[in-house]
Amino acid sequence: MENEVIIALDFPNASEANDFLRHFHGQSLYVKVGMELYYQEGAAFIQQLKNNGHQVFLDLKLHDIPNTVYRAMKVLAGLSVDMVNVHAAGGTDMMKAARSGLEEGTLAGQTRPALIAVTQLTSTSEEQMQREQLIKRSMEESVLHYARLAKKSGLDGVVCSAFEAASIEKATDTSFLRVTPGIRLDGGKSDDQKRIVTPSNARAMKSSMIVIGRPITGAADPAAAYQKVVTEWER
Ligand SMILES: O=c1ccn([C@@H]2O[C@H](COP(=O)(O)O)[C@@H](O)[C@H]2O)c(=O)[nH]1
Repeated sequence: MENEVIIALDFPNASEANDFLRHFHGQSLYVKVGMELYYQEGAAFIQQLKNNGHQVFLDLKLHDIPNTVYRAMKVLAGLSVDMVNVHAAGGTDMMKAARSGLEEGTLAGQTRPALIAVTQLTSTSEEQMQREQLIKRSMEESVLHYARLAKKSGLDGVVCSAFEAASIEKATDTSFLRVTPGIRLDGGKSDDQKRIVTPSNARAMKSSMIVIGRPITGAADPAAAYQKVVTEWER
């Protein structure tokens, strides 16, 4: 993977996303397309991003019965994106089905997209997890449990907060991805995120890739904000 800082393109349509991308003219980025933009623009926008040399994490967080996820992943594999994901809460049968679908749907001569599983959302606090999901364990135990299930199911990594990244690396291996959203520059607004970390702390805490949206997309100078994040991450 060339780029470890992933920019979340949380825009309502391609026009706004393209206005943002003009700040990075000529650069190959690693971008994340989520539900909002994908549901609005579909595969054509993914194709445009790939044609312009960007790496794409298609963040649709699939969570359904194994057969449905298998069939959906077969379709997503045909988009030749670099990474896709599911919710680990869907279970091991669902995660294995996701992987089979991706393998079968990957076009000849193309690399299978990396497949990762969301453990606990970075917008979830430990208190909320215990109260609403009735999980009477610590956040770290819950995330680690999901990471182990993902590894056992043949996935390439997980989405977690930086707080859990080191224990996941220890319980799996360095190549098992710890992709961490909830990234904020020092003193930045947390918005709806509950488990936030700066880029340099995420690196120290063993994240393998970071995902960051609003601190860059909402900045007066997005290219300068991105560069600040990359510099902190690489330090
Ligand atoms: O646990 C998760 C899983 C996914 N996300 C996504 O990452 C970005 C974060 O955006 P910010 O603006 O930097 O908060 C967003 O697209 C989420 O859907 C996450 O935050 N947490």
